[in-house]
Amino acid sequence: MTVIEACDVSLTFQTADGPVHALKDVSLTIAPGDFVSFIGPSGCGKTTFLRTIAALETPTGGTLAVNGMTPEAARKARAYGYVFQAPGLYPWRTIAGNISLPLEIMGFSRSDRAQRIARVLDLVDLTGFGSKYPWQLSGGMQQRASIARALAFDADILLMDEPFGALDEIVRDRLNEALLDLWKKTGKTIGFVTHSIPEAVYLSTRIVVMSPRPGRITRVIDSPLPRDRPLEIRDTPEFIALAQQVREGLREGHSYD
Ligand SMILES: Nc1ncnc2c1ncn2[C@@H]1O[C@H](COP(=O)(O)OP(=O)(O)OP(=O)(O)O)[C@@H](O)[C@H]1O
Repeated sequence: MTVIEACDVSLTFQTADGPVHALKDVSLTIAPGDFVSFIGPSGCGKTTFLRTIAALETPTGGTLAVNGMTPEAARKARAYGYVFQAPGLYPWRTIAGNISLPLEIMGFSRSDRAQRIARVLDLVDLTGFGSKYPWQLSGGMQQRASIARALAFDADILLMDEPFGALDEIVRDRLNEALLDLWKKTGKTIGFVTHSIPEAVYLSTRIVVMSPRPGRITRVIDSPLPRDRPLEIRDTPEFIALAQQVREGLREGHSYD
């Protein structure tokens, strides 16, 4: 059983300066409950790949299935929630109002919305903050609210495009722990874009290393770490060895040369 199956996915953008090969022959299978991180330098196609899974871009070659459907059909079936780099909350709506908006658009009843909002606020530890406005919350809390919004449909898949990139390291640590906790509680399949080696190693069951020009996968590393991961696991030899493998993978692709 696979949740996401990419087979030789390519995407070439035609630009005024000529074609840009954002993805070239990307093949990957993601199983239910996997936490898969995509890591690589700017321009290696991480965001583009996540966007093709979410049917926000259309591949120019290869095949891609999400829950056994085309990405478009999966989007219509509300197969996933998507978290963007910036929280993107509407300042004139409360936190509960922001989470409610997509549910309102989809025609969920008022009582169903209220139940869902309470459940997802609890999942991201923001119970009691529903009536606040985004500007009344810290950056980390706003990003948690945007995760809550993505969870409101209760889709089995969560796609996250570098959600914690703009946050300081202490807040990021806390959100990493909170995300692992949420993942363990819900059993969701998570696709996560990051630039950070420790973040990728700490969170993932599989780490996909990508390289640019053309954007492609250079290594897929299966993590031997247990699913229960206190932050201190980052000081263990197993963690450090895994980080080293990722770094080598990045170097192989000449990524940071
Ligand atoms: N709509 C577009 N039109 C033209 N080129 C694009 C478009 N979207 C992305 N690209 C190009 O495709 C390549 C891959 O971009 P992408 O944003 O997926 O990389 P990334 O690995 O996510 O980078 P970053 O880490 O900076 O977010 C880049 O060269 C980018 O300039």
